[in-house]
Amino acid sequence: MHDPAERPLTVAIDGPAASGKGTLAKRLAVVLGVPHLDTGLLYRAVGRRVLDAGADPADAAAATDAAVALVPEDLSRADLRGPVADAAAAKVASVPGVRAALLDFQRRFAQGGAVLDGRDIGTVVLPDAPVKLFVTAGLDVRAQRRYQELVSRGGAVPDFETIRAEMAARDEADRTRTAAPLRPAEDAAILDTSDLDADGALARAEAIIRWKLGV
Ligand SMILES: Nc1ncnc2c1ncn2[C@@H]1O[C@H](COP(=O)(O)OP(=O)(O)OP(=O)(O)O)[C@@H](O)[C@H]1O
Ligand SMILES: Nc1ccn([C@@H]2O[C@H](COP(=O)(O)O)[C@@H](O)[C@H]2O)c(=O)n1
Repeated sequence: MHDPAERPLTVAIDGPAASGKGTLAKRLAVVLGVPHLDTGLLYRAVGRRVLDAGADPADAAAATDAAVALVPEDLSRADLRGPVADAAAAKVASVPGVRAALLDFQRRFAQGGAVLDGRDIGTVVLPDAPVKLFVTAGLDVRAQRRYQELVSRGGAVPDFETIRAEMAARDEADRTRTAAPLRPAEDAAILDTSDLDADGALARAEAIIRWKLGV
């Protein structure tokens, strides 16, 4: 669909938790022949660093220090998923110093073309990206996906209602924070995956990209 040797393509993907943006971003990156960055991992790793230091992820100074000290190896930690990491990530993400510390890395990653997914990619990180997608789905659908994901991983799984409530709370915090709140960029295409499987979402995204690029 796109020849990366001709022109590196940058795709900005945002959306709420478990909307399928990460799955889509990973697959689109393969199709487009560009690298993928799951920017949520950055916030998760910062949250973990703060917890390791015995501090509160809502403590702006501790969170900013952790973001400044972040190293690539932090992104490979095995404990970046799950309810504790979810909550810590959302707390550090509301700290402006944390967001500022992570901005350069994300922009440099995207320089030669890339797919980035997160909450503020189209609005703040890559406002000039030629393709912006806002991936969404109903809360029940998203909570059900996350529940199934946790069950298939094995181990202790919170009940569906707990997952749904925690997801709703995290979405609300992400939408209402002052620093880079979750919202679609004005020029983003909205992709609702409630009734689409991963293949359907990829096909719809490819169609949007063709239309945006006029190819
Ligand atoms: N279109 C889809 N239909 C059904 N399930 C999907 C779809 N896309 C992704 N999934 C599944 O839903 C779960 C959440 O998807 P994914 O991790 O891509 O979401 P996300 O938006 O990146 O979430 P988060 O922001 O919490 O990391 C995964 O188990 C994934 O396999
Ligand atoms: N660009 C981003 C990406 C993530 N966040 C915050 O991190 C939390 C975890 O993100 P996941 O995508 O891994 O679920 C998320 O709830 C946000 O608080 C962000 O602010 N900006």
